[in-house]
Formats: sequence, C-alpha cells, structure tokens
Amino acid sequence: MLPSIGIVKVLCESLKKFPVQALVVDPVLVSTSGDTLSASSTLSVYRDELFAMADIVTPNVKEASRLLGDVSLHTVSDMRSAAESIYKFGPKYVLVKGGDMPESSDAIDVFFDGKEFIELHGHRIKTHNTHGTGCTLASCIASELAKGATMLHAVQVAKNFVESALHHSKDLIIGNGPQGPFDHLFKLKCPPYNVGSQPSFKAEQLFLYAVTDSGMNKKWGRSIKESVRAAIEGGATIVQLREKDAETREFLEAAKACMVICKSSGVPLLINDRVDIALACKADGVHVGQSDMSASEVRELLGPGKIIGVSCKTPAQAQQAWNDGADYIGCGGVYPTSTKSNNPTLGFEGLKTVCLASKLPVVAIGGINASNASSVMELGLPNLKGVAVVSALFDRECVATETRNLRSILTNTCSRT
Ligand SMILES: Cc1ncc(COP(=O)(O)OP(=O)(O)O)c(N)n1
Ligand SMILES: Cc1nc(C(=O)O)sc1CCOP(=O)(O)O
Ligand SMILES: [Mg+2]
Repeated sequence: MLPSIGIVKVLCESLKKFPVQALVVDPVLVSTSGDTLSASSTLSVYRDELFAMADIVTPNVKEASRLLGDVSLHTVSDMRSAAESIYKFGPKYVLVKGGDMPESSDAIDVFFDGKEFIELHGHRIKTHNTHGTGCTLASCIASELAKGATMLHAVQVAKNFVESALHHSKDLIIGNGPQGPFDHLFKLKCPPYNVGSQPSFKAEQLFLYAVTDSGMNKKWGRSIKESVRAAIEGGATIVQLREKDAETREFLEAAKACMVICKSSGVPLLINDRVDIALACKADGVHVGQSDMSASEVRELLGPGKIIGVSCKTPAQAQQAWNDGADYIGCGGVYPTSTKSNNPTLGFEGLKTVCLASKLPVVAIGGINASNASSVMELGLPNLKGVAVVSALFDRECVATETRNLRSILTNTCSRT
C-alpha cells in the first residue's frame, strides 16, 4: 500500500538504485469492500513512474477503473479494453482481476501481454473470507517469478492457489469484520487436498502414455501382455489397460501378467474404468471419465497410495478432479479420433483452456500420432506433461517400433522447447 505521492517516488528511486529481478505492482487503491486505500493524487505517479518499471500490474476492476479516470467496467470486454489501456503506461504484462465483477459462476481475470488477451477462468467461491486475496495473488506471482516461472504460468499458479485457499477457508468464522481472513496454510492441514499426490507418482511419467485397445490387439493377433511388453520396450512411460470388451476373468489374468512386466520395468500400470480389476491385480491406479465413478469415490476404494487420472474437457471438470484428489487429468480430443466414438474434439484452444485452469498435470489425448505430437508439445502449455496414444501405437504392425519413434520425436521436441 503506497498511500502518498512521496512514498511512491521513494520506492521508484530505490528500485532504480537497487533493481529487482521482477517487479509485481498490485495498485492497492480500492479494497474489495470498496474502501479507498490510496489518495487520488497518487494515481498520476503510479501511472507515469511506477507502472513503467513493472513486470506486471494487477488491478481489480475498481482499481482499473480509478486508474483510467473512473471509466465504467462491467463486462469482460470492458476488462480487455482496460488491460490494453493500462498496458500503455509501460508494464510488460497486465492482469485485470474480475473477482469483483457482478455475480456470475466464473471469476474471470484478463491477462494481456501486449499482443494476446487470455481469459483465466476460475470458480467464484461464495464466502466473506476474502480479506487479502489481492495481496496474496500478487505475492504468489512474485514468488513464482522468483522461482523462474514464465509470467503466464506464475499468474496461473497464483490464481489457483488463491482459489483453493478461498475454497478451503470459505466456512471459517474468524473476527467480526465484514470480510474474514482466509487460510494460506490450508495445504498443510486439509485432506483431501493433495491426498492423491503419490510420492511414487511423478508428472513426468505422463510423457508417453500408452493406452491399449482390445479390438486393435485382436486385429493384429496380439495378447494384451504382448502389447504392453512391446510398448514398454519402445519407451512408454506409463500404461493404461483400456479393454472395453474383455471378459472380467480373462481381463484380470491379463492385468496381473501386465503388472509383473510393468513392475519389473518401473512403469506404472493403470486400469481404465474398472476399479475392481485394479484392486484385484494391485495396479498402480485407475483412469476414470466423467460418466465413470468419481475420483473421490475411486480414492475411497483404492486408498491414498494409488494414481488416479480423470478425463476433463472443461476448466470446471479440471477443478473438480483436483478437489476430488486426482493425480492427473487426461484432456482431449485434441484431434478427431475414431478410437472413441462420439468424442468431442477440443482442438488446441480447448486443450489450452483446460491446461491453464488445471492444478494437476495434464496429458493430451485424441488423434495424436508421430506426425502431430510435436505440434501438441510445442504449444508449451502450462501443466502439459505428455501425450496419451492408442491407435498410433497399437493399431500398427510393430508396437515397439512405433513407440520408440514417438518417444524420440517427443524427446527431440521437448529438448528444443
Ligand atoms: C489418459 C486418458 N485420458 C482420457 C481417457 C478417456 O477416459 P473416459 O472419458 O472415461 O473414456 P473411456 O476411455 O473410458 O472410453 C482415457 N481413457 N485415458
Ligand atoms: C480413450 C480416449 N479418450 C479421449 C478423450 O478425448 O478423452 S480420446 C480417446 C481415444 C484416443 O485414441 P487415439 O490415440 O487412437 O486417437
Ligand atoms: Mg471411462
């Protein structure tokens, strides 16, 4: 909080003498409760001196309005215009925070880098415990930048952190003010947050995710076990048995045999949909979709030591997966696929929206093959850790060769970017 011109000027002089690695300016002018926190006379020195030194400026809508001569900001389109106008004062990035916009189910912030606008969607948490959200967000952005994150990633991590802290603190009753404080240390105290994080699960294991298909195995005259062995030989980093038509007993026998192979190679084996099979063969985890058992129910059944993946096509589903204690999300279809019928194609835009909203690592799925895998990974999306592939590995003559080829493409792409 910089309440007077003199103090802003002292700060600017000090920053010139002692430059910092990254400067996050949260122009604390108007509190969420509407109180004025800085004299109007400071506005010009903020705009003319401090903003030009900032890496990012993070006003809420009321502050953005004050900075721009009390323009009215009612829509996301108004927020975009405001971000563009504030950008002209000289910061490298602007984040206009929409948490105070009139009621909607989303809390939308607008991020602007001088060229592109990105709308960051979050859940609106209904609570009075919102005291200090802006300060927390700005501090969290600064912390992530200090750790070396890119600006967009830092903002996303910060937004996710604030949203989770609000969610966890929403029912606390502390103090008498109109706004209560929220709990920054929620992660230390509260299951189910991160209860799903496996000490043994590493997000990098999503790099090349091989998903089997019973029809393809039959077509090529291979057993499930042979397919899995070949995928691991070629360099798959995690395997899912997606055997939609298998008889239970036959599936369980195959799953047990695959477990032996996967265990000896240190590659996790997950079962698609079937928690019973996963329990019976002591698999490393389960992958479920939106019409399967929820991740929290799967967690109840599998316990804390197992990996749970959830298919998500929207930010809301990604948020739910996190709340439910999942470990990763599968997001697709990135491209059209004939492996899964009636599967909506999200394209790069849909994948980007989910990756930006996700607090969990993401694996992209749907129509991915050796010709397009690089384009997916080159998007450089936050949280995107790899690709999940069915037909490009298993609807082929030699699974090991195809897997090896895709692995080398992914490795080359990721070493370049
Ligand atoms: C890694 C990965 N991502 C998504 C899916 C799809 O799961 P779901 O939506 O439950 O559809 P089915 O695979 O059950 O048909 C997946 N299996 N794996
Ligand atoms: C199982 C599955 N889930 C998808 C999703 O979008 O959630 S797409 C898909 C099938 C992916 O197969 P292929 O690699 O052959 O396109
Ligand atoms: Mg499913």
